[in-house]
Amino acid sequence: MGNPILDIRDLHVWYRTYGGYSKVLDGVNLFVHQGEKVGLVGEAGCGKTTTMRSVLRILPEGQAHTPRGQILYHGKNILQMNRRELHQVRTSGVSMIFQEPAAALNPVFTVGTQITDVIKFSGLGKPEKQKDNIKNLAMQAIREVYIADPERIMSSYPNQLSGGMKQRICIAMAIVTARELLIADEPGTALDVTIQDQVHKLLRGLVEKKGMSLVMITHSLGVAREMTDRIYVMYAGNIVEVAKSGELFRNPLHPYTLGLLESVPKLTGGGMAEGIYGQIPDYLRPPDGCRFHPRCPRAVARCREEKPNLADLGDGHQVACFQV
Ligand SMILES: Nc1ncnc2c1ncn2[C@@H]1O[C@H](COP(=O)(O)OP(=O)(O)OP(=O)(O)O)[C@@H](O)[C@H]1O
Ligand code: NI
Repeated sequence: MGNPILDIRDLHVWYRTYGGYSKVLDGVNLFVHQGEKVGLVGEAGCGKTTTMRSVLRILPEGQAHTPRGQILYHGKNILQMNRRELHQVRTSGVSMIFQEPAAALNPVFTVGTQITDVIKFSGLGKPEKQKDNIKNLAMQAIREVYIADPERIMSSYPNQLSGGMKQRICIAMAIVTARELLIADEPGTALDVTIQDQVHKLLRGLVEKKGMSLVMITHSLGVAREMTDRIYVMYAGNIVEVAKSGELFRNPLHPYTLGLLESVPKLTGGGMAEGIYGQIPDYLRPPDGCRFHPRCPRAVARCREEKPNLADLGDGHQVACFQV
């Protein structure tokens, strides 16, 4: 299958806080192959955004600390890249769509200005090439996200657009220059379910059409199954299970994955089935051993003392649990 384009190895990220270091990521391993669609799933606060922001090195400067780990992009460690190399990754390698489209768009500039800026910044529309060329690229990107009348949209300000429209513009901005890998951080969670579903379908279609790779961050296993080929389940800064999407649903093994599946809203019966009790640990003083043990129905003495590593069960299915 060749080497992965992105290979995150043993990534540790801590945040400096008043109470000391908040040890959020605790040895994350995650890779993405060319053209592969990968899901990163887990409940709020488990470290999904922290992991993927690390890839673009856009964690808050001065607050985030990376004591250990590597993020290999085509074999080169992003954490050690110089400005020029990083610029290259950000403008032609990897792009990210954020959870909140309103925050990603600047209210004082028109949509057209913002999209053409992305093109200019990437170096794709060189100044010596005419303005028309850049404008055409921008219009084409807007058409690709199925917005009719791109001329009008180009001259609109973000606050003149609906939430769904803004999210589409964010997608257009993320794909307007050719990229290899798109990171989508719960796009559409701020939108109502029907619109969210449309945004997801649009995103998947574009990624497939362009042969891009995708990392889809979501708290929903259901969304991950619809959107991705392979799913990483994350708990409290650790990957606890990885499998092909179908396999994960046929044969979920980690107690946390089982809990997540139980808390998927059931269509019949209404409401949520009982999920997992308790909450994500305090990252200032995370539990010893397996970070999930305080909430785990199967925990035994060993789980409180020793940290389980991901063990391979064949065909890429991996689980970090002594009880499996
Ligand atoms: N700048 C920061 N300083 C201190 N702690 C932070 C900072 N940013 C994030 N955290 C903490 O790191 C942990 C992981 O946050 P992160 O946003 O990566 O989780 P997430 O899985 O993306 O959650 P969500 O589903 O809510 O988006 C949380 O406990 C969060 O409070
Ligand atoms: Ni997040």
